[in-house]
Amino acid sequence: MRSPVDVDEFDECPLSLLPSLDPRLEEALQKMGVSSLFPVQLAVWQETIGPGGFERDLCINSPTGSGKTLSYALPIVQALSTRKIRCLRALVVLPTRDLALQVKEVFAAIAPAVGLRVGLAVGQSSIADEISELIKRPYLEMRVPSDPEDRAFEFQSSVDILVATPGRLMDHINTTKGFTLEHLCYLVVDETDRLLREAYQSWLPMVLQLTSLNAQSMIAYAKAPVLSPLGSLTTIRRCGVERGFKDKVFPRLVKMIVSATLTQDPSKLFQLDLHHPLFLATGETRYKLPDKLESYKLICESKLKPLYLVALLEGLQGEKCIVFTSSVDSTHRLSTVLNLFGLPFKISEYSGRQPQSVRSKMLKGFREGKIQVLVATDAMTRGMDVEGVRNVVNYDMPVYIKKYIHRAGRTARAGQGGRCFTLLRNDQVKPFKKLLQKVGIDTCSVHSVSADAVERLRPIYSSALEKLQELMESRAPKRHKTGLKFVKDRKRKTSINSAKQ
Ligand SMILES: Nc1ncnc2c1ncn2[C@@H]1O[C@H](COP(=O)(O)OP(=O)(O)OP(=O)(O)O)[C@@H](O)[C@H]1O
Repeated sequence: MRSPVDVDEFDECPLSLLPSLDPRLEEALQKMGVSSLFPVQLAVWQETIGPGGFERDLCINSPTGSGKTLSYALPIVQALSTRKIRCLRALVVLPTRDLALQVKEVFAAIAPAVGLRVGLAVGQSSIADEISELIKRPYLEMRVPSDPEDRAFEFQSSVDILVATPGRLMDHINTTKGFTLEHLCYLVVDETDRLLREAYQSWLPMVLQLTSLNAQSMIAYAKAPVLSPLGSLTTIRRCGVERGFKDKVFPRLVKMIVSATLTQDPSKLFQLDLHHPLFLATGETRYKLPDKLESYKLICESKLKPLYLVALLEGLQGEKCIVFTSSVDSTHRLSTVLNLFGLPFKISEYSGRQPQSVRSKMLKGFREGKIQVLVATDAMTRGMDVEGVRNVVNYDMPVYIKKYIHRAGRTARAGQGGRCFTLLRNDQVKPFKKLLQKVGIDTCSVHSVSADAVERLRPIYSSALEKLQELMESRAPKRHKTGLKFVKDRKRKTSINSAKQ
């Protein structure tokens, strides 16, 4: 950990020059539009494929949009490409459903080329549907009674690689018959710092326990030749005695932990029980912004923020843009108000309070370019990859640099350019300067909108606020109109006042 591999020292590498790449994977990558590997992908490839590959656990810390997903997906798929029997060998855990869906797409674009199947456990469909996708019962399918001598074959995994959120993963561990992590070889914890912060029913200790040496696996080892004609279906983890492996289970569960803001705090990393971890980082500073990201500040009075935002959006002329706010409520209010301005592009909201189906619809519309401006909570912050996002706006200044990095990182991805605008009050200018210094930025340009544009918008804003008031009244539940009128009026006033802010 003290001497990290500097990803900056790697260049892009054309696929044709990549050592040991399976030609089937090369073809699949070409179909995805990938003709060369990005630096972080090459750095990880060198540590994982070839002699000594996967000997150490990897901690991958490189900027947003630098291609970390493929950096772990490609070596895992290549390493599993020679497997003979299907069982669950790789598990990728992500904090949110949309992120898991996105990562599954990356695996699904390359894994089938070498005969591997990828599953998803995120609670998008019913648990029964998910189980039928993940587990098969060969005896049931062949309509023959199961052989009691052959219990190992009663249930079989339908997938080699599983992409999961912690909640659904725990559901399967606790309740799904035949779901086992016994054969797991690779564990990826993406957005590690976020996942470690939230324990989610102790999923991590559970996964580590289920993949470590235990008495049961020793018994299974002793009995293996009798249990099944294909003894290889039982993965036996033994205790290593070689130097560096003492007291470690072998074959070892290889771990890859990944984030643009990976923690280096040993007390946090300790939970992962990493084996000789190797840190791959970019540059000298702890965190880094994408090279082609431009940061701007927009200084305005608090009560004029919506006007400045509208003037800014008008100036961006419908370029794809995400506007981040600090809460679900302000996301809803802001997108409602923006829509009342009658701007010539489509504005929608995205927040954790919306049902998954609505969120997915918004995301799809935004990806397809049917929605140009997405007002979002931090549910959209981490990892989300939407092509063509040229601008990010921080409607509320992020307090922590990690948040700034992940929000700004929705643009300037994959070597493209992008801009991040932050609306600030005068008293926020200094704290914002200090914030950016943490990522090595000393000066941040001011972006100004014309005073005329703001003046022109004032009357429209007043009528938008009136319409907002009417809207809220019409949406208020009827019983409020009679009994709780006083409380309702007070609440409404507070709410409209917050919209003004
Ligand atoms: N080798 C490559 N060639 C071309 N495009 C690539 C390559 N690798 C990744 N990409 C594209 O780059 C974009 C960013 O990749 P990815 O989502 O993996 O970034 P990330 O580093 O995980 O970002 P974040 O930290 O925000 O999660 C994606 O659209 C992906 O398709």
